[in-house]
Amino acid sequence: MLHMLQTCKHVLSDDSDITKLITFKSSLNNTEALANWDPNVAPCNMDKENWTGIICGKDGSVFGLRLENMGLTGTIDMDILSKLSGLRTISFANNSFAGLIPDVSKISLLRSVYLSNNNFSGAIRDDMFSGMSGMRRVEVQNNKFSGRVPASLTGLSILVDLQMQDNEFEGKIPNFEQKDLKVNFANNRLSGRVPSGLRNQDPNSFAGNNVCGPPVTTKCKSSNNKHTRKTLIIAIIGVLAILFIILLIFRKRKTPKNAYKNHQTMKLDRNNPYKTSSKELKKENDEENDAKRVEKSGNIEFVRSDIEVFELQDLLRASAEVLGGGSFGSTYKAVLLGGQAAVVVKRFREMNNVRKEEFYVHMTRLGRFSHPNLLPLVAFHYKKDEKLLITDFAENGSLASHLHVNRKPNEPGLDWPTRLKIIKGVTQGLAYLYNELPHLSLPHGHLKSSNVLLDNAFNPLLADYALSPVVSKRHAQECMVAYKSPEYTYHNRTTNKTDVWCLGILILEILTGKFPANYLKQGKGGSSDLETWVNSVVREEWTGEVFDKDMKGTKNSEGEMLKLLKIGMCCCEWDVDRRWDMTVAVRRIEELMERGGDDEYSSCTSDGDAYSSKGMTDDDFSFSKSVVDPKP
Ligand SMILES: Nc1ncnc2c1ncn2[C@@H]1O[C@H](COP(=O)(O)OP(=O)(O)OP(=O)(O)O)[C@@H](O)[C@H]1O
Repeated sequence: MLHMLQTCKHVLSDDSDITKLITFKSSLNNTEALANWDPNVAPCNMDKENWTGIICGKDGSVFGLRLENMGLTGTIDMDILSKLSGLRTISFANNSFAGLIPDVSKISLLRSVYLSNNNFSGAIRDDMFSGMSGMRRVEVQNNKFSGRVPASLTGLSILVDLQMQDNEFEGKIPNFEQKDLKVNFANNRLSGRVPSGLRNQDPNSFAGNNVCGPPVTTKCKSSNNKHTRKTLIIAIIGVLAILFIILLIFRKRKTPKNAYKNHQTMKLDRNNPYKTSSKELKKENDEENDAKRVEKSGNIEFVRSDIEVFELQDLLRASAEVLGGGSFGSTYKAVLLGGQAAVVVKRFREMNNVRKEEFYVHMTRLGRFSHPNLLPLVAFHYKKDEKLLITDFAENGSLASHLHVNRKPNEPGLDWPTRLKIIKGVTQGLAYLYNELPHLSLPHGHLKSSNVLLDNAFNPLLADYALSPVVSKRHAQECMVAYKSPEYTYHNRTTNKTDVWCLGILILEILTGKFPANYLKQGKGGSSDLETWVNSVVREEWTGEVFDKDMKGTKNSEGEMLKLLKIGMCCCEWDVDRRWDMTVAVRRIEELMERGGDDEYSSCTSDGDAYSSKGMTDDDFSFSKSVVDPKP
């Protein structure tokens, strides 16, 4: 008893983290989710968390607060938090906090701040982030912040992530020169030229503002240019006036006939400068306009030049076959009357309010992609409430149909070499997307077997990729496969490893021939019945039972199949921190051989180099170790 009292006295001592946290909690409202903040239990047992929302450092100090999705209101007492000496990361995202931004400058060693999706308002002090040299991530999106973008953000030399979209920030964007920084300023009231340090950012990150200059396609009306043009016009008029005077002098010496001729010449001279100048201006305009690459035909915009253009009317007249009605809308195969190759038209109704210009930019960018494992975009059509994407037709339909639908009793299923070729091609296509779209957290976002199409030689072609910037958030959450991942289901986050999870499920589907049934359900998925089943079979050491009976292998191929199975399971790792990133997954799959190899394959983390997570640091909140594996 005495010992217990001593212990309690110790943990309740004034300078302990416990007292500070309990005091901090008392300034919050609706704290039901924090019911286990018990003053008699230490928040951290070394790096193990005992209290909800606490992230513990290796030394048992409180490293982070992650109080997200808890319906919290009240005051965020930064004075008391500043006394937690180990605190480096705070998240109050997805709550109902209101009023001014908490004064984060009180914790100068902070590395990340997440305040998104609350009701914070008012301006953020210009010097709020001054001297916070360890700051890497600032997320304040979807609040009601107003005033200028604080200039002190530009001085954070290792800042990599700045999310300020969906607020009421106004004025010019200050210049950011950090090398690896990704920003999002969309849907504010910002104006003026996008500063030069941000010209390589995604143009969508500036949508919904009144900004101009690269990377957005709106050209800035330069007052300088206007001035130069004015001067040029005055100069031309001056020259013409002089010419006119000279002509008058000549006229006196020449016959009336000649005079008439000269008058005609002068008329031409007079017209030409203006004609040339307006033509040049138009050309300049066109060149700077990204959409110029898009060849117009009716109101279908072609992104490829190797195809005979057609119009919307031609599509309406074409013989059409419904291929299916996916989650976005219907998909048709159309054979045009001119005898051209068949195309596929997919109707999208659930796009976000993406503006025409942004839609053009995104589609034009996708249209420039060229990889043997990507289904090429041919053209698109934009209407406010409906968009069409037109692609090539894939001769052999989808992988899903070969695995689950087209399987007649006497028809052989896809053999092992074909399945391996397909999965290798899929990962190559994904690697290309990751390379081309480094600013997207979901370069694919909707990877599943019906979006893996097969050409006449059974080479895979990825379809429905990179749609997340244009699809409505609500619809994406309901239907896109990335949003069935454990990290989204339990932590409302997708990361650039979420496509790896989808790849893992696809691998298990290819090897087992079983359909991941949770994809059929609307809403959140979280677990895959397929992944759970594979895990249980493997645990019981019935691994041989896992493989699709219709998958004919070559001699000695079972060892490689097993390796792929383990790769699939590693990709399905729930803990994002421990899950491979795309580069590692691609490399492991590339190493697989069609026939059996010798090397033994052990576990996801056996090979330090190949298996370590890229760029993970303790402060990387999105991959925080506080993400407890919720798997039963
Ligand atoms: N370019 C194409 N060539 C051949 N078949 C295609 C093509 N595009 C889609 N399909 C097939 O048409 C069917 C309907 O496709 P659709 O994309 O509408 O739905 P889905 O892939 O099942 O679902 P989602 O809309 O979620 O992607 C699917 O079986 C798909 O594999």
